[in-house]
Amino acid sequence: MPRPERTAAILVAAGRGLRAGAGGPKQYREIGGQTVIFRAMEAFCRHPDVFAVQPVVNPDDAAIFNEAVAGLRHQPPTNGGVTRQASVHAGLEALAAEKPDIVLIHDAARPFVTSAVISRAIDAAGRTGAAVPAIPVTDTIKQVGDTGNVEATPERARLRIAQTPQAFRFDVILDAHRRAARDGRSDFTDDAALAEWAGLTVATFEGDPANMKLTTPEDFAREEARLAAQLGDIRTGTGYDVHAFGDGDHLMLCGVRVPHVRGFLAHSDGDVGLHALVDAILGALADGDIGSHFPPSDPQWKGAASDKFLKYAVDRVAARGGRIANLEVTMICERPKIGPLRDTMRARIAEITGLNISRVAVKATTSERLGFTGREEGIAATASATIRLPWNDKGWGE
Ligand SMILES: Nc1ccn([C@@H]2O[C@H](COP(=O)(O)OP(=O)(O)OP(=O)(O)O)[C@@H](O)[C@H]2O)c(=O)n1
Ligand SMILES: C[C@](O)(CO)[C@H](O)COP(=O)(O)O
Repeated sequence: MPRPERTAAILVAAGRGLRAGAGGPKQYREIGGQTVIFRAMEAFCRHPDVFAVQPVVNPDDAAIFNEAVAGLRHQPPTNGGVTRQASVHAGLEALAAEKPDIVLIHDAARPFVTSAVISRAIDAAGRTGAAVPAIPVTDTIKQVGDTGNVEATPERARLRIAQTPQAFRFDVILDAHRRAARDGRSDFTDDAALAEWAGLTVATFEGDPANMKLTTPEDFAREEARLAAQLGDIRTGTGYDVHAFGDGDHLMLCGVRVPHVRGFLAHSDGDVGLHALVDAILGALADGDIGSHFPPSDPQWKGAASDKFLKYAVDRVAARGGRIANLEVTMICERPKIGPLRDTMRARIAEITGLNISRVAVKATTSERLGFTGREEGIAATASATIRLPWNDKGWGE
């Protein structure tokens, strides 16, 4: 049942990530093969009850922001300020014209937020007007003075760690932020503290220990290792394809149009390199082969561009919660010479699959003028793919 109230989300991403060390603003670094901000934003963009996602960015980051979140639907990014509080305020002002009832304010540096936490945030804001996700403290917390000596030991049972998304009625938190700015207050480390200052009662709801903020280099190292361990089931597949030459003036090879004295005889564009890669990926998934997914008897694949097939195979890996570790293809032909085209082909495969080019290899060999490739009657290609799947992968419900 859709919720009657309109919920928007603000993703604050204008920080510099100084505590995370060298390597640029932390929200644009990769964790588990995806940028931190993409992971954080995707959860809100895909949530059925969130109608608008408002990113807040540093003006210096416009280009890397667009690249990092390509494919996600969001409001035009607005510029942040020098503090997190100022950035949130900018996001609220940018959203005002959309008139949301509820707003969720989330750190782009918390990439592991789940749909369940977002749903709890929306429920809590609907019920209470102001609420934060909280998790219990497991260590004893000390309050210390300037000397480092303990001043007090707060009662642990009453302490909580506050996370984001923090959830509010939109007009109330916008008003509180405006008042804080007017009063020259810029030191609130979260929106709940600002709301408390403004006289609001802030409730808590169940947070999620996994929804941690990436702050230090150690956070990145630990979470990278955790994600890698989750994807520890490593599979390999191989593929092979052949196409004969026919009339024509070019070949499609590894997604690149290569001028040639012959063309391919094929139902699709005949791209043996991409076809071998598709079979290698499907093989690693134990998921049939290219012919079972794209039957040559089906007229819709006549003349089809083979990048579609490769993208499809990549999506099958993602749908199983997996990642491709590397792809390798070997072209077997006398001509055209592949060496000069190698890096263009690698770049094209990387573009189609979304992989870093360092994970894509293109090789070539002749068959010493032996056999059908040696007689230049056609081209063959072999490929291999290594993929990482979650340990609990069960195939397609097998
Ligand atoms: N002026 C600022 C400061 C912070 N943030 C955002 O607020 C979130 C939480 O802040 P924090 O973890 O402190 O990020 P940084 O300020 O980038 O980190 P650091 O303090 O280490 O520089 C991050 O998503 C960050 O991008 C922001 O939008 N604008
Ligand atoms: C908002 C926050 O993530 C809640 O825990 C936190 O206060 C942000 O603090 P930071 O110093 O800006 O990282």
